[in-house]
Amino acid sequence: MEQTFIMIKPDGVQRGLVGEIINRFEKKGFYLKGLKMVSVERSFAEKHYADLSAKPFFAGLVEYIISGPVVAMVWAGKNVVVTGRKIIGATNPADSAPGTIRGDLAIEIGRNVIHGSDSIEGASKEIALWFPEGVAEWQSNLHPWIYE
Ligand SMILES: Nc1ncnc2c1ncn2[C@@H]1O[C@H](COP(=O)(O)OP(=O)(O)OP(=O)(O)O)[C@@H](O)[C@H]1O
Repeated sequence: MEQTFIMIKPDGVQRGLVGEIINRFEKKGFYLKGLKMVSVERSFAEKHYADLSAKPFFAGLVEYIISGPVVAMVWAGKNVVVTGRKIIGATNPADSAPGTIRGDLAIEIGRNVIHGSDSIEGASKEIALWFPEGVAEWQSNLHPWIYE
């Protein structure tokens, strides 16, 4: 089953949004396969955001991600990468639709609460980076009530 990497950023943790965010993915029908709270080193944050290293906001982004603990998760389900991005909303909360996490819970692009992988390939790279120990293999007993 398709998997994605979701991270609640330090602002989401500090603001007490962890339960609210997990609830949205759980209620949708996705399965939680990995979960941990971590404070990442600068070099790790730079690796995670390596694709953005040439951007003018890169240094600020790295400072933001290492400013406190984050909640790293792996979620599984049909189309979870694309649907996860829809649940999260547009990168800039000013453009995120109401009903999305960023649309409902954030104001500024540099404090946008959550990260989600942007492709299946990106997800597998990020899952390998964040969960080298692997994730839990399980399937909910509710599976036949969620999938035809
Ligand atoms: N112009 C900007 N100014 C400040 N921070 C920015 C800007 N653009 C992006 N960011 C930060 O960098 C992160 C990664 O940017 P990217 O373009 O990959 O967006 P995204 O894929 O929606 O976000 P994420 O990778 O966090 O899910 C954004 O979530 C945001 O926190």
